[in-house]
Amino acid sequence: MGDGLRVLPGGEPDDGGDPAGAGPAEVVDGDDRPRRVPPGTPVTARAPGKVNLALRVGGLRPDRSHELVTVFEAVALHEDVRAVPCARLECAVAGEGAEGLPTDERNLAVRAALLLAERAGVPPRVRLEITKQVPVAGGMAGGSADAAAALVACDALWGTGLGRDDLLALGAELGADVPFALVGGTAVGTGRGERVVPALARGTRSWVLALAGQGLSTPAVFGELDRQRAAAGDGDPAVGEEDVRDLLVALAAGDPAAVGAALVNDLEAPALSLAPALARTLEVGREAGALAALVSGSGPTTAFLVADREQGLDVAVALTASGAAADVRRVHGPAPGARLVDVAR
Ligand SMILES: C[C@@](CO)(OP(=O)(O)O)[C@H](O)COP(=O)(O)OP(=O)(O)OC[C@H]1O[C@@H](n2ccc(N)nc2=O)[C@H](O)[C@@H]1O
Ligand SMILES: Nc1ncnc2c1ncn2[C@@H]1O[C@H](COP(=O)(O)OP(=O)(O)O)[C@@H](O)[C@H]1O
Repeated sequence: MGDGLRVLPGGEPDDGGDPAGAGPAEVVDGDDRPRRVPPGTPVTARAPGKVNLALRVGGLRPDRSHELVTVFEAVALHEDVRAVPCARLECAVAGEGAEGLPTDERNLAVRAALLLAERAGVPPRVRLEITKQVPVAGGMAGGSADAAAALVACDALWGTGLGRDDLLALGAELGADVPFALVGGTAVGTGRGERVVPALARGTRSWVLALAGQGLSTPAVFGELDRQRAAAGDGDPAVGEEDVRDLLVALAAGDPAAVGAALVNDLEAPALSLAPALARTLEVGREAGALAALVSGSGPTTAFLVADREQGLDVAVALTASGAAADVRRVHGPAPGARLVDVAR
């Protein structure tokens, strides 16, 4: 966690919310004492990026997305969205990959604010200031984290009185990964990935993330999986929670080696097909001693599970020195879902 920052408990599941227009958000000040922030006060919400510890992809659904079962882990690489009163809707983006990002309705945080305003029946008056740490189009759901943080921040700013379940439903409309960015932790996702249930996971895990120079398109990676399956003559597999059972057992036991052995990603082969250099990145990290390695979601970020700080340093140095990664981050998981934070200014 960064300097001068306090975590505020706005993100507890199912807080119910107050009646519309009467809902000060509860936050904690620098002495960890609860404090109520009335609507109209500038607020900052923070949401995590994620790694899929398991991602099993089934067939196409009528809505053209894929049925899947996944185990998400939120990691401490986060997005901050500050919501400031404004006469209209404005958006500014800074940080990792900010240059290429739209600040109009194509931005997921803007879409989240517009959707929340429409459903809550309030005018969409806010300036959203996004600070990114999660790589854009990296398979770590940074855009989804921005959407989740915008929902939480605007909900507090406008005092909409919507409850946690309402925000989760809005999140599912915005994208398959948005509900998980609200929930955080370690959780099982089913359906399109939008139905999220927390998993029993003991301990914390250390990750080295290898960032790629360029992003990968999520629809293109799913499309390549379909192409590969069709070429192999494979039908679409049925997927269910039994496909991630070994991983859930390992997480419940808090056994890093068993967790490493159970990591799996059906999007890894199509991601490697579209970005072949990632095969070497995985190899370099494995050779440097990582317990396990996989492509994060649709890629191209690769994630290396490491036993401790020393192993993490070895893997990070090997990835950087070999040129197999454009950049590296060392993070831990699980991290909390979208919540208000008090940034000292
Ligand atoms: C693959 C995953 C793994 O967690 O995330 P990323 O690795 O990209 O972050 C997710 O399934 C992505 O979630 P998200 O990026 O929110 O997806 P959406 O915005 O809802 O959909 C973007 C596109 O991804 C494809 N898609 C997404 C979810 C799903 N269950 N099946 C799909 O086929 C569709 O082509 C869809 O048009
Ligand atoms: N706030 C945002 N942050 C990142 N990407 C965004 C955002 N809003 C819209 N997008 C678009 O969504 C696409 C992928 O989003 P992102 O969540 O970064 O990657 P991924 O889906 O691989 O996890 C990007 O190509 C980008 O143009």
